[in-house]
Amino acid sequence: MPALHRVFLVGPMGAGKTTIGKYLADHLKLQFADTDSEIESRTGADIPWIFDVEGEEGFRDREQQVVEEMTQWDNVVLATGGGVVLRPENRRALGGRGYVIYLYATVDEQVRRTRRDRKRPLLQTGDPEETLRKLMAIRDPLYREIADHVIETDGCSPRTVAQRLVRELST
Ligand SMILES: Nc1ncnc2c1ncn2[C@@H]1O[C@H](COP(=O)(O)OP(=O)(O)OP(=O)(O)O)[C@@H](O)[C@H]1O
Ligand SMILES: O=C(O)C1=C[C@@H](O)[C@@H](O)[C@H](O)C1
Ligand SMILES: [Mg+2]
Repeated sequence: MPALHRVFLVGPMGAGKTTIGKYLADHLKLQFADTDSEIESRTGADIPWIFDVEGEEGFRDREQQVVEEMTQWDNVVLATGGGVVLRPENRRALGGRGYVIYLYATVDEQVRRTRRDRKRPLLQTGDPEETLRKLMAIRDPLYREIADHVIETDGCSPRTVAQRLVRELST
């Protein structure tokens, strides 16, 4: 098993980075942290507000700042935002400083898992399925570029994915 004291979870919206990350941190006896929550607590506002007021680029600037810092934290499972791989600076920080796990989900499954939620600004206009498909076309190769391990999550509960991950990482 690789020395897992810094685990970074990447993948699209609805992959389960936040949900699975908490279970995985418990299993590995590490702290759990999340770039999206850190951005919200530092800004004192939620993500839809940041997108409204500062635009996506404003959000990406904030994201880059927290990624630069949080990828240097130790003993942590770090869940990231779905768009974290867009900036090369973030890909370098994630790929170079820890063990990167790509949580993969099909677009159909991403649609099902994000349907009821209003907290993802990119899915609040237009057709969410089409948006998620376009985002995956651009981002899937970027997730894979930095991933040390890829796990498929369709058809498995978050708890089961975390258990499978622990098993797969220890073989
Ligand atoms: N393996 C799974 N099976 C079923 N539902 C899941 C699974 N993983 C996550 N979910 C559900 O999908 C929703 C989105 O999960 P979560 O917020 O963890 O995704 P995320 O990858 O952190 O997305 P974001 O990039 O938007 O932060 C939640 O309601 C969660 O309970
Ligand atoms: O996929 C994305 O670009 C995003 C995913 C979320 O985690 C948040 O970081 C935000 O809603 C943007
Ligand atoms: Mg999340």
